[in-house]
This record gives sequence, structure tokens and C-alpha cells, in this order.
Amino acid sequence: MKSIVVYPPKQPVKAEIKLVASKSECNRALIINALTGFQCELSNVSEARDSQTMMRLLDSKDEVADVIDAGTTMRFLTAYYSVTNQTKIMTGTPRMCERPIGILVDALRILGADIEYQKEEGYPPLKLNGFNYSGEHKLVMRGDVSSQYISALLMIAPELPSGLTIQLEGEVGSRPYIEMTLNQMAYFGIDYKADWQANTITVPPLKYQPKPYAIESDWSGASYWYSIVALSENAEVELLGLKQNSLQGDSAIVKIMRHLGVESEFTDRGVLLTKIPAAASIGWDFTDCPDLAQTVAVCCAVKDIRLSMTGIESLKIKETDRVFALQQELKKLGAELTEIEKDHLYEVSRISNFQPLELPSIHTYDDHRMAMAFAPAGMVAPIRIEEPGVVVKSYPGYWKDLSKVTVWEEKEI
Ligand SMILES: O=C(O)C1=C[C@@H](OP(=O)(O)O)[C@@H](O)[C@H](O)C1
Ligand SMILES: C=C(OP(=O)(O)O)C(=O)O
Repeated sequence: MKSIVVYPPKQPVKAEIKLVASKSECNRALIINALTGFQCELSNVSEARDSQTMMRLLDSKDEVADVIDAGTTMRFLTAYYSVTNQTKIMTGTPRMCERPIGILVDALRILGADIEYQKEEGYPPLKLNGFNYSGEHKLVMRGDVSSQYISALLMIAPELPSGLTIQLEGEVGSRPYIEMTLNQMAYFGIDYKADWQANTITVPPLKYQPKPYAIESDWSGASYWYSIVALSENAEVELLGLKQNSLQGDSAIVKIMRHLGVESEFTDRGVLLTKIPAAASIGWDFTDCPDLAQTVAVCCAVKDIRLSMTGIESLKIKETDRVFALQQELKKLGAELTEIEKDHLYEVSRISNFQPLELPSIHTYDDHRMAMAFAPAGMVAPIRIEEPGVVVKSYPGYWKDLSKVTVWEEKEI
């Protein structure tokens, strides 16, 4: 098995990092572009495999669309291929075929999509047999499982003859991702109405206006750099291509990391990270920013900051069961993730010092965020990351960028 061992830096951490572009913003821009008949000029297109897969599949005439492990690609394309009346088989990795899609399929069927499950009800692989508009223009659906179903439907909504109203039920998770979708739709000329008191969104039937669009750098990718700064003795890092008024909810990392010892100063090129004193404990609700949970959990575990976490239920249906994965791997750093209140409140705390006698070897569970969240612990003591290639899903240049601040070596185990 391949692995990378990360060693603590011998000198102060000082770097300028040109971050990868956001795969979330990019995948939305790619779908909207497709709906304009590919007339937009997109710049800073993401190198993330999830976005490269989206581009490949939008361009492909093959019947089988294999999304690999890209959740947004699976959900957004299922809606796009349906409304554009394409016959496709949607599939992905074994894990993708364990990630639920029933809520989206039910909604698309109500609108007129003919979709069959090829194996298990509610899960990929799917067979899409085309679209025959039912005339329905109002959907009531759960908002507490994955926001990606909602974004997928919103993006195709202007194409429907009567537009679409979506009424969301339950506590809406990952809401900033829904807002990102709506903001990008508005940029391309769609005049929507969102009432967050009533959890109702209405999109009129309209044509997307083709325009140039520049994709912002990835705030989820930025979070690992915040953790690197938080865990280094001496550090100053400038992250290029990030904006203060971002469409990405993971820009919440700015506020979270103030408690963990990192100050952010926005410059005309991005954001400059410097060190400040850290708090002894923090509580955070990750409902709006689930992809930050692993970064913050590992950083707190290593810094011995007691962390209370809520809003992490959706982590169980992502690239892996991230709650289980964190529980297993944090133990190797001498820390614990404990469930205090079932499916609601969790706590990260230390049980022994993080200066391990043996090299901890972190299993990554086919999850890019496990690799990228644990590697910053190497700023304090050497750490081994197994299957480091998983980072390609969202941040292919992660290891190359990391070599700008510290030493790591590849080792076969
Ligand atoms: O819409 C998006 O781009 C995403 C939404 C989130 O998923 P959920 O809505 O399933 O939480 C997030 O975890 C994922 O990485 C990207
Ligand atoms: C959950 C993620 O992605 P997706 O759901 O799009 O596979 C992620 O990138 O952390």
C-alpha cells in the first residue's frame, strides 16, 4: 500500500498557496453552462476529479455515466439528464451505490422523469429512461438528508414549463450550498424567491443567460491550511484566490479558526493567515458546513482544545461514515470522539499527549478529507497517511502544496 509520512517543519512555515478552485461552484457552473447550450466562458475550472468527471460526462455520448465517487456529479447529472430527456445509466464506486438518492428520484418522478433502480430501491445504479413533463410545479421534500438533491432540482427548475416551488421539510442541512446554487442561478439571470422562514423556494420558468464566470478558490481546501497554521509553532501563509464575500459556506472556517489560534486578513489577492492565541474549548454547529468537521476535529485533538460538535449527522452518508472514521483514527493520536447525545452532540477530547512514541498510521477510508484533515498533525509529530492519492477528489495538488512548508516522503507499506 502507498503512504506518505509527513514530518514537522524545521523552519517557520511561510508560504503563498494558489488553492485549487471549488468543485462545488465549478460543478454548478458546468451544469448551468450545459443548460445554456455550452455558451458560457468558464475560467479557473477546477482540477478536482469531481469536476473533471462532470466535464467528461457532460461531453460524453456513452450510455453509462460513471461518476466514480462524486456526490454532486451523481445528483446534479441525474436531474440534468432527466430534464434534457437523455437515456443513461448512472453509476459509481461501491460506496456511491450506498449513498442514498431516493429523495431526488422521487421528486424527479413527480415532475415526469422515468427512472428505474437497477439494484436496491433508493440507491444507484439508476436507469434514466427519459422525461415526460407531468405538469407538476410544486414539490414537498425533506431538506435534512442532503442539500445536493435540492440544488440538483433548483438548477433544472427554470427549464420546466411552469418553473418550480420547493417546500422543504425538517431542519435544512448544508443550507449555504443551496444559497450558492441560487446565487449562481441569479448570476446567470434567474430571478428566484427564497423564504427561509417558511423554507420555500420558487423558481420561475426562464432561460439562463450565457455569461463569463470565474470560479473562486476552494474554502474547504483552505481549511487544511488554517489547520497547518494553527498547528505550527511559527507560521504565516497567504492563500490566493479567496474572497471575503464568498458564495461558499465553508468560509465559516475564518470564524472557527479564530478560536483555534488563526487570524485572517483579507488582501487584494486572497487571505493572509497569522497566529493568535487559541481558546481552551469551543462548541460548533456544523449543520451549515459539514465538510469542515474533520479538519476542526483533528486540529482540536492535536492542540488539546475541547470541542463540542453538533450538526454532524450527515457525515455518516458521505465518502465514508466520517463519524466512525474519525472515531477510529483520532484514537491513534491519543484523542477520543465521543457521542454524548445520540445522533446530536459529540465531543473531541484528549486521553493522552500527542507526541506519539510510534508513528501513527492513518487509514483514509477512500475519503479525501480524512487524508487532508490528518496530514496537518504532522506539523507537531511525524504521521503516516495511508493511500494519499485519495486527495484527487477535490484537491489534486495537496501534497505538492504541502511540500512548500514541510518535508514528506512516500513509503510503500
Ligand atoms: O452541493 C455541494 O456542492 C455540496 C454539498 C454538501 O453535501 P450535503 O448537502 O450532502 O451535505 C457537501 O458536503 C459536499 O461536499 C458538496
Ligand atoms: C461530501 C463531499 O462530496 P460529495 O458529497 O460531492 O461526494 C465532500 O467533498 O466532502
